[in-house]
Amino acid sequence: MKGVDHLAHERNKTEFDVDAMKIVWAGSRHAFELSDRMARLVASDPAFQKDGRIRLGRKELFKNTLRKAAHAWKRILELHLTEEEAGWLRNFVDEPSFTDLHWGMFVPAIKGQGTDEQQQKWLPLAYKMQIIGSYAQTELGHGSNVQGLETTATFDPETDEFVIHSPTLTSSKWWPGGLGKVSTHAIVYARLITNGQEHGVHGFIVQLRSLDDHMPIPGITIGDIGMKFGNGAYNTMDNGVLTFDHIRIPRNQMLMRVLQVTREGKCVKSNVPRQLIYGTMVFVRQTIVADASTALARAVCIATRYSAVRRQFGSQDGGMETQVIDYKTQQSRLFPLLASAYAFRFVGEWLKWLYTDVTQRLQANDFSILPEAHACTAGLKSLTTTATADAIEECRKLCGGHGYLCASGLPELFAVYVPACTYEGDNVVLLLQVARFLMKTVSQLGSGKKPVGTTAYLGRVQDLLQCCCDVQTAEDWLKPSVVLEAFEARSARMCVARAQNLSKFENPEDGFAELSADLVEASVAHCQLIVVSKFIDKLQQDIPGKGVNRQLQNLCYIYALNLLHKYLGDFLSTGCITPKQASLANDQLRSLYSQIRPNAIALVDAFNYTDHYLGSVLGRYDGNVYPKLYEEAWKDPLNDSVVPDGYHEYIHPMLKQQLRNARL
Ligand SMILES: CCCCCCCCCCCCCCCCCCCCCCC/C=C/C(=O)SCCNC(=O)CCNC(=O)[C@H](O)C(C)(C)COP(=O)(O)OP(=O)(O)OC[C@H]1O[C@@H](n2cnc3c(N)ncnc32)[C@H](O)[C@@H]1OP(=O)(O)O
Ligand SMILES: Cc1cc2nc3c(=O)[nH]c(=O)nc-3n(C[C@H](O)[C@H](O)[C@H](O)COP(=O)(O)OP(=O)(O)OC[C@H]3O[C@@H](n4cnc5c(N)ncnc54)[C@H](O)[C@@H]3O)c2cc1C
Repeated sequence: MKGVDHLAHERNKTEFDVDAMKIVWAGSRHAFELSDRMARLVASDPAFQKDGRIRLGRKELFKNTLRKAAHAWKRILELHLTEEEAGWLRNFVDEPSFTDLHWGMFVPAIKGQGTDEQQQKWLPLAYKMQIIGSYAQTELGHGSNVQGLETTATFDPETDEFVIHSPTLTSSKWWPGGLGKVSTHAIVYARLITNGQEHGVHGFIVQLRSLDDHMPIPGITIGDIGMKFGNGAYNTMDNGVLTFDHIRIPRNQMLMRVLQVTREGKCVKSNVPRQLIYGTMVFVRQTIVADASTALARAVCIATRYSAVRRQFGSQDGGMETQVIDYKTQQSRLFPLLASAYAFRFVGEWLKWLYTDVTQRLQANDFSILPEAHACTAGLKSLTTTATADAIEECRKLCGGHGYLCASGLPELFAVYVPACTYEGDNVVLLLQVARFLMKTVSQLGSGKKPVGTTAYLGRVQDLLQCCCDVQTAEDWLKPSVVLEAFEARSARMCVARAQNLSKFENPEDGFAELSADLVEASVAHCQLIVVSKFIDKLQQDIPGKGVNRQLQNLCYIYALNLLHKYLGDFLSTGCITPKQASLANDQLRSLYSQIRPNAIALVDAFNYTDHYLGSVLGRYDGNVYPKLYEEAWKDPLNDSVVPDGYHEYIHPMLKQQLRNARL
């Protein structure tokens, strides 16, 4: 049987309506149609082809990205694409570029932190790309600790200007995307100083380059920070270094929604909380969660299709060998990742809803939900990006040796994805923020303050501390209430245990530092509970399509029971389940793998990824892996000549040398 026939055969086994699942995956029929249209538009445009990208040198690679960005912008204008359509287009072009920072951080920062006047002035320029913006927060010496930034913005009342200055080497801005070679402007985060007093870190709109000849404004030193991990990958982005030597900007270029500086240099606080200065990061963290499911689905799609094509062992009589997807070990590694892709999709959808809700409340001056929004975006960003980066690497291994070839698409996907664990907040630093939120919530339980939202279960902590799981058969693990209670009990017990340990310290900050590794574990448990509960919520919705709900149920239980198996120590040590019940969960998990198996190919087809987007010979829709892999090998520049460059200088003399030695 050929690879092509394998996948056709697999598709015949499908037990559910794939087209209906495509709509569930996309979020709505509208989103499906729109994303499908944009995917095809990009795939059919030769200007967006990606073949050979990994072989380009840095300069060529970067120029190629500039060309694609200009072409994308031209198409966006020609076709009058909406913001939503342009977002999908950017996704399928699949090349990090300065435009991400312009649209993803520069524009949102002005929207979130600028006054109405500032928005009116700057947004039209940014929307038309008459200026190109970056987000310059991180410095050479300070990234996670935003309050530790060193760049200064000192108000000069004589001229009604701020003087932006980099006082030390470590205060050099370092990392901002788009800054190195493209941006004309940036939101620069700096310590505000007026009348000799410091007022914390704020954002300032600073022009960096001339709009006529692109030369840096005098007093500004600017460039790229150098090659990053992997070929191609994130090297399409010009992450930059920037220093200021007493650069002057008008007073009205400080983003003043949170704090105003008057003509006299007086600081006037608005009713908006200081944390809104961090609002752009909350927005981007939310988008990163949705992107995690996209990247994970891509790796899983490649590994699943290839696992159905690849055969090893098991042929007794010269017949066909076993498809590797039929090995239980392959299933136990692959199917939880498939389930995670769906789980992250739904939690991403929910987080988008939460973010929209928070934005509306903020506009109505209701800031009560801000801590919850911060904890959810920080925690879920951390959980989903860590899991996705690990999963891409696991998918590479699931594809054996061929997974290590760039033609599999997995090395580049890993290289481009893995910094998501660091940017927009290091994942451990973010989990510590969640831990603070959880410990605060637990400490307030005694005062009668009822926890709400994702921590509402902590309001039932007494019950959860005592509850005993009543699973008696493997099938009992297929009840949403049973799974939810197990996850709630585990998380509640871990939080309470950490809070009790913290209370033993005289100084809570000392305790927090000492117990931080344990606290991070509690945060992970809490975030996993959120993902499980949002997946269960999804199952309660009326989902049309033959067999679709059944598949989602199977995936949901695979996601939850695999976590239970992986983190068994937590569940057993907090006493919410017994070893016997854990063993039953594992039995159920194996049964679920068997049920998913005939549907696996259709479940990845439901992602609706084009071959262009997947960029993988192993993950081709038609399964025609071997002929295409063979073809691909011959495209390598090393195969341009039969005898390689360097033969006459190095190989030939060596061979002759050996010959002489042999004669001696
Ligand atoms: C070629 C292709 C072309 C295509 C072209 C197409 C064009 C068109 C396209 C159109 C569509 C585009 C779509 C755009 C897509 C967007 C994609 C985006 C991609 C993004 C790329 C990423 C690049 C990376 C950027 C960055 O990394 S920016 C820098 C990020 N930095 C960080 O994250 C730093 C981390 N540190 C912190 O966040 C904080 O300092 C901290 C959380 C660690 C807190 O520190 P600290 O303890 O010091 O706390 P504070 O004293 O400051 O504050 C304490 C209290 O405040 C609360 N808190 C903290 N943070 C927040 C918050 N964010 N919100 C609310 N509250 C917050 C704390 O909890 C404390 O509260 P308490 O006092 O009650 O305890
Ligand atoms: C590809 C990429 C793109 C980026 N784009 C931008 C951009 O556009 N604009 C921008 O401003 N920045 C950008 N950044 C910077 C990014 O936001 C920071 O790198 C990130 O916030 C992490 O900060 P750091 O590098 O200072 O790490 P560090 O904080 O130095 O982390 C180093 C180690 O210390 C640990 N650590 C730090 N603090 C604590 C703590 N309190 N407790 C326990 N452990 C701790 C971390 O877990 C980590 O293991 C980008 C980074 C990358 C990699």
